[in-house]
Parts: sequence; C-alpha cells; structure tokens
Amino acid sequence: MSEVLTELAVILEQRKQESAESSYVASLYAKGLDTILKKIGEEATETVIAAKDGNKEQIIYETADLWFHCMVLLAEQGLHPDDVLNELQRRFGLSGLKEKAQRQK
Ligand SMILES: N=c1c2ncn([C@@H]3O[C@H](COP(=O)(O)OP(=O)(O)OP(=O)(O)O)[C@@H](O)[C@H]3O)c2ncn1[C@@H]1O[C@H](COP(=O)(O)O)[C@@H](O)[C@H]1O
Repeated sequence: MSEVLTELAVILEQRKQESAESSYVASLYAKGLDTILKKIGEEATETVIAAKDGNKEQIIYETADLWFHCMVLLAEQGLHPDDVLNELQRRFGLSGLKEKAQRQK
C-alpha cells in the first residue's frame, strides 16, 4: 500500500514544473509554505472533529486530506515519504514509554 505514497511523491515532484492554473499542488507551491502549513492545520482540525463526531467515513476522508497535505509539505521541503517511513521503521518495536524515559535523561 505504501506504493501509493511513492507514486504520489513522484507526481508532487513533477508538479514543481507545472503552473498554478493547471494544478492544485502547483498552486500550493506558488502560495508558499505558510499556505501549506495552514492547510495542514485545517485538515488536522477537521480530522479531530470527524473523530469527535464518531464518523468513521469522515475520519478516513479527513485523514487522507491531512496525509496528502503533509506529503505536499515534505515535497516542498525537499523530503520524501521514505524519510518518514524510515523514522517509523527505526522506532518500530521501541516502547514509546522507554523512548520518552531515555529522552528525559
Ligand atoms: N490526493 C490528492 C488530494 N487530496 C485532497 N486534495 C485537494 O485538497 C483540497 C482540500 O481542501 P479543502 O477540503 O479545504 O477544500 P477546498 O475548500 O476546495 O480548499 P481551499 O480552496 O480552501 O484550498 C481540495 O482541493 C482537494 O481536491 C488533493 N489534491 C490532489 N491530490 C493528489 O495530487 C495529485 C496532483 O494533483 P494536481 O496538482 O491538482 O493535479 C492528484 O492526481 C492526486 O493524486
């Protein structure tokens, strides 16, 4: 399933050459970092509201919007979804409580 992230990352990279009139992603790049961050904030809030409403379909929809805009942020910053997946892989099996305790030393 993570292929969709890889394929989307390719498209997000290609959109750096497109015009804002022809592509939503290109329009986000053109508006700049603050607009992308605002979209992430909005989509995060909408995800929270969907969860509070107990609407599973809406949680999926809003989380997809949130992940998509985070992907746009990664691309804008010259990062790749693999950077995040590798970090999750590194954390895999490491207890969150243990990791926090190590950080506080
Ligand atoms: N996965 C997505 C995707 N998810 C959500 N969105 C867009 O993100 C926006 C979400 O914003 P909102 O829900 O706030 O809706 P809105 O009110 O229309 O947004 P604003 O006008 O407030 O910005 C909508 O315009 C959605 O269409 C996406 N737009 C594009 N993609 C992918 O990105 C690819 C490239 O898209 P283009 O650059 O548009 O060709 C597409 O082929 C898709 O694979």
